[in-house]
Amino acid sequence: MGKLDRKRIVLKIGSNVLTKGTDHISRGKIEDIARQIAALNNTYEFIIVSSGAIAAAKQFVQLEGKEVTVKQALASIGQPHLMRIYQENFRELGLLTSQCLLSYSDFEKEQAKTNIVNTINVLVENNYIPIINENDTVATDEIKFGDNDKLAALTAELVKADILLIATNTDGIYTKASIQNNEMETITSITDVAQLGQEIFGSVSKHGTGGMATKIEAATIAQNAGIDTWIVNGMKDEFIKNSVNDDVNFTKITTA
Ligand SMILES: Nc1ncnc2c1ncn2[C@@H]1O[C@H](COP(=O)(O)OP(=O)(O)O)[C@@H](O)[C@H]1O
Ligand SMILES: N[C@@H](CCC(=O)OP(=O)(O)O)C(=O)O
Repeated sequence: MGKLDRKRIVLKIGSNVLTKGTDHISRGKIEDIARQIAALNNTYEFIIVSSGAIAAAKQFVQLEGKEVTVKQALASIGQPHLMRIYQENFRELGLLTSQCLLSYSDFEKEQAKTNIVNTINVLVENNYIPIINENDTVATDEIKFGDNDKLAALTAELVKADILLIATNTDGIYTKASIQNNEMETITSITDVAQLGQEIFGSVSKHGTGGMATKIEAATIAQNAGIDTWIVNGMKDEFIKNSVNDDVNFTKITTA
């Protein structure tokens, strides 16, 4: 397969996956992601949407208070550390990385959208992997409501991705009944995204903010743009490779 035929994956990685549920960014997880991207590089091109700035900061500093402004300051402290960890681990495998900080309001302005897509395309053409996070200094949407799920979906739409792959800490979306019975059963494939809303059970995990609701919202945006969303367990090693090869249980939200 030639480079031009590669499928484009927007890969969203949340703080839970990046910390493997602990209090610090897991270099092992970032290495795992880098290894998989290096292995799949001929068939897929990757654009990453990564949370983890606040989690990275907490390794180095404790700031008083729980207000949004404190979280914004933490994100500002942690973002360069997060990018350093990505850069160090990806470089080891010959992968080049770059940083893009975006906010929702950017997706409402035609000129900004054109600038984003042009920049990302030049980066990808030159073998740089864009690593996107919300610009938490100017916007508080993700810190308050969300995980970067919706930002990832808007990015996937803008860059005409083939797949929006959301890495989380469950084997995709389970049926509500199976969670209640404690025998988790993954919904493997579904088109009716509205029906998924009824399967939400409980709220969020340790570092999470949006829970399954924001993932379903993201999948709706992606579906309307003709993009499949895969919700995959990023806590497990080789989760990208295994989902591409259909070797693990995960949820595929398909377009009609
Ligand atoms: N039907 C469901 N199937 C799986 N997880 C669900 C479901 N409903 C709610 N959840 C919750 O959503 C969480 C994942 O979202 P979140 O905590 O925001 O993590 P992330 O940081 O990966 O975005 C799960 O750990 C679980 O607590
Ligand atoms: N921009 C913030 C996002 C925080 C967030 O809640 O996202 P997530 O870890 O996806 O639930 C950060 O990088 O820490």
